[in-house]
Amino acid sequence: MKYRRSVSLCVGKRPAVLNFDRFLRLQSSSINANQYVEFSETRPEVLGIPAAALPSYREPATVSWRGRWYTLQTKRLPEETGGYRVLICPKTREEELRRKVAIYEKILNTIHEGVLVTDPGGRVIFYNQELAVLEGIDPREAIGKHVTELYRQSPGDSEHLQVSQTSRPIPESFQKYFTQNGVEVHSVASTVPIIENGELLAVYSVCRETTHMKEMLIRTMQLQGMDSEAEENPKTDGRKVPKSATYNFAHIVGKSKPMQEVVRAAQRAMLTSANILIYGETGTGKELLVQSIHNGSPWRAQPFVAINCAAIPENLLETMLFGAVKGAYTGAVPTVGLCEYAADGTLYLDEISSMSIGLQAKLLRAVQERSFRKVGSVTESPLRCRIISSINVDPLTCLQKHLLREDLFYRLSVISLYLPPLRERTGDIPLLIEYFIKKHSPRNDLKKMDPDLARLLLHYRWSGNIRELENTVESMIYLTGEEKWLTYEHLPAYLKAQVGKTTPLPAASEGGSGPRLNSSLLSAENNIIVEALKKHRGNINRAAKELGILRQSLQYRVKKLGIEVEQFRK
Ligand SMILES: Nc1ncnc2c1ncn2[C@@H]1O[C@H](COP(=O)(O)OP(=O)(O)OP(=O)(O)O)[C@@H](O)[C@H]1O
Repeated sequence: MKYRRSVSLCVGKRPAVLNFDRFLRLQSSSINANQYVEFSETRPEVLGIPAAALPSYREPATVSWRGRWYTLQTKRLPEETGGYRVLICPKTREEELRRKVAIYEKILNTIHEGVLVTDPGGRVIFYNQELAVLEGIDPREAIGKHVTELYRQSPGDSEHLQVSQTSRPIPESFQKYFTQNGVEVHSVASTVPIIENGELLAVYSVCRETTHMKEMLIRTMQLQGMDSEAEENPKTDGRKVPKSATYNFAHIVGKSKPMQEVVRAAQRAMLTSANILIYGETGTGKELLVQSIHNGSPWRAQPFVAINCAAIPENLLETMLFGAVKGAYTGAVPTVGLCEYAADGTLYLDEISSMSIGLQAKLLRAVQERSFRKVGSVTESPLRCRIISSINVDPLTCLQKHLLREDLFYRLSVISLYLPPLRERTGDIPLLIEYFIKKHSPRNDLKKMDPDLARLLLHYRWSGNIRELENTVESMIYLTGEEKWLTYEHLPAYLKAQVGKTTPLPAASEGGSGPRLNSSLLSAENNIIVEALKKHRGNINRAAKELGILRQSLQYRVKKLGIEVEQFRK
């Protein structure tokens, strides 16, 4: 069939493609046989281009249209006829398939999952770049090999061969295996058959590497005082008892009413096996309380396992919590989860609201059913531990912002405890300071805190709560060196500014309510400092020198007494 019509060719970077595309859009269906379109050089107004430019488009071009590929070639017609002919040649099926395969291969080679395709007999027909990086094998070397040869495994261990035989997919299974080059690989893979008209064409698997996740898991568990692989750590009952809780109620300092109340409630809760939810801002002593509950409970000899849900990536957290079963590849090992380690003891889930909603659903199921499923397993394991969880965002906000599933919240908070922030129990601050000074002072050199400073610290808003207070005391002790007294000078720099800003100065705030000796001393101090400042016209350095104290110390006292230095500079 021959088309004789003028089509406009445009001069541009890809003229042939643009032209052909425009032409093809006029067609109602794909073009199945070679055909051509001619146009006349004598009608440049139709062409819309300088005809003299046309010969340069004789190079064949390949274009696609409606899922098919065509070659386009421009040919000059004899002089007397004038004009040009564009030949349109559909590519053969084979050529088309080759192109399609090249495209799919390109895509599969750029994704971040390893892809392996085998024929029904188990020979590798595709092996992508990601897998090559993961396993250290050149794809050219892998293609054509049998999976058992590639992975040094027996036929019974190969998921690809299993799927070939059963035609049933194996979803998400954990694997640890060795490549022919001896590279150890940990991954999660799904293996799927490709069936057309009842005939098995191929089997493919898509895998994600978990080697580093596995290392993290092992390291984290080692930090907890246990190893992740029961096989490698035989104990009579197949589980190693992890590091135990070290604190008990005797370690909790605090005589304030709210603190006494929470301790009393916790001591009642410790005798039950009910799940407990603790709410408290960061550093308020949640873990200390949880450990005390565990150590006071009838299950104190059993494991105590704690995990911070915010610190662990989601897919790793699931494995850490529930464990994983042996994969079907050679050498695959089971991973024991924290739920199993904590059996008969306490599992502490810190910052539970950071857990993904998906994983919360699995945890809810475990708590409700009192059983859980290891990753990749189809069987249930019993959940035999008490769960104590904590949040540092208030429960209402957690629920409103959907950080915590409501149904899980109710399951976990059979008993709920609230640890008030330090600003709501300032009465505990002097006790805590004393406690931390004792805890961190060098042996035979018990430090003391300047009472004025202690009073200033009472009014500071401790956003890091007790942890911040403890760190402050510890760092001050370090800075005192040989000195006995912890003073304003030893405060961390960020606190010096803050304490001055947020604290009502004792001289102003306490007025005459303090002991008389104290107020007389303050007024004497005030007079001496004012005199020195007057003499040196508000120059802090010189005044401090005259008084025989450090500049920072004078600044602190000036601030404490509310002295306006500027007035002396005029
Ligand atoms: N009442 C207390 N008496 C003595 N020390 C305390 C008290 N509360 C907390 N601490 C100490 O303060 C530090 C922080 O406590 P802890 O880790 O229990 O807080 P947390 O609320 O669990 O913190 P986070 O929210 O960051 O997990 C610890 O060193 C702990 O020993």
